[in-house]
Amino acid sequence: MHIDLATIALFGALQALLLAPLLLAATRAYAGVARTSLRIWGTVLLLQVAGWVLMGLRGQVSDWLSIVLANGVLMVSYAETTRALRLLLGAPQRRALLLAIGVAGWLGIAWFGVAVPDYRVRVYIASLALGCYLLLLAWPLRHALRRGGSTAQRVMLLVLLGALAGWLVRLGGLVLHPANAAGLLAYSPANAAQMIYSAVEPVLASVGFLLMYNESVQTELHRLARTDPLTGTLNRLALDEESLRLFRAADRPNTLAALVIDIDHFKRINDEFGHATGDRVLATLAAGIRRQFQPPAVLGRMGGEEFLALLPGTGLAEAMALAERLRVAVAAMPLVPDAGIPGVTISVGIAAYRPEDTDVHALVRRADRALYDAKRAGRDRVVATVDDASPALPGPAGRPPQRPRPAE
Ligand SMILES: Nc1nc2c(ncn2[C@@H]2O[C@H](COP(=O)(O)OP(=O)(O)OP(=O)(O)O)[C@@H](O)[C@H]2O)c(=O)[nH]1
Repeated sequence: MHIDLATIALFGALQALLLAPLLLAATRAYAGVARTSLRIWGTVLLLQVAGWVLMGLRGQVSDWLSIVLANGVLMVSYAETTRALRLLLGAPQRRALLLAIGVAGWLGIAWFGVAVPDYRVRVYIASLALGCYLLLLAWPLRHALRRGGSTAQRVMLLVLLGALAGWLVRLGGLVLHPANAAGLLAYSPANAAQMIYSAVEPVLASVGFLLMYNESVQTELHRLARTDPLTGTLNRLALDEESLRLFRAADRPNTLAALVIDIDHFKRINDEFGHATGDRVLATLAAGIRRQFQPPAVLGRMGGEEFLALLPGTGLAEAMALAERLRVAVAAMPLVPDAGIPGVTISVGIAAYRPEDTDVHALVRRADRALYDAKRAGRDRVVATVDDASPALPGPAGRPPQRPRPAE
């Protein structure tokens, strides 16, 4: 059977041409990183159409068009493919590096295309550039797969491995049979294998890409549905879910501590500086508090200017030390200097898990009562609900230590 490679190349180009407008039209639906990557992918398909058509016209148009321009366009498409996928994988884009690889590859191909024509060297240079792009994709993909990965990422990995195998076959064919170096469109089993894969690759890679794209949109929607937009902490819904999860895992003392954190006299800030400035103070403060609670700790907004932090694997003493550090850090935090905010303080109520706690609400209620005590005792302090046997709690500088509230 004789396979006409130029016809296959044009078939691949036609598929990409049909897919590109569909993907570009779909970019209107979403915002953010997913939209950017989808736009890049649609554009990449169009670039590949242009590149492959120009290559397919080899011998009918000048080498400047069918080699220099075609490879330039394809290099840009490979760099942009890498960028789009890195975006979806949450990796830095590395545009300068991607560009540098593309330019270096293209200059080499152009030189061995028109100045010192040598098809084999051109294939080696293109392979090197593609290898670099594949590495730049494999790296973040490997990280994602190590963290568990997803079906979409595995599909994309298979597509990339297919592309790599195609290139290796072609490269191997050239090394083993240098006499076949008559060009990509000249028939040889290796060229045919690579060309067939290249023709179906736009569809395969786009399916893989769309699966990853869909996953990234779902992840983003899930994140948004669980995040309080003003403070960036968990919202009430997510906080309830996480509290239940952590409470189920707590089975003995020192396995869970709850901190209810409340800004002191926040109403005054709103009254004096306006609600919008109050929002800025709340957001800045929340960012500072978030820094103190890294996973597996959980931080969420209970409502208004009140936050709940749950610390798994933490006992009362450790939780109090952490809360005290937080209190001191907040008091020293520059908030919204341009609005002349004098700085704020927080009060923190703490409770630690007890086996007799029937649910997480019992634990949080005790922390909330401790917060009430902290407010009554003058604010700007950390108070815990503990057994009478527990040590006295530290108070803020210049104030006497707080007596713990007895357990109910
Ligand atoms: N700017 C802003 N203010 C909020 C938000 N949510 C709640 N507040 C305000 O937070 C204030 C809470 O007031 P209070 O419950 O009296 O508490 P406080 O003034 O902080 O006093 P203490 O807690 O007793 O120290 C009210 O003025 C609410 O309007 C918000 O999202 N943005």
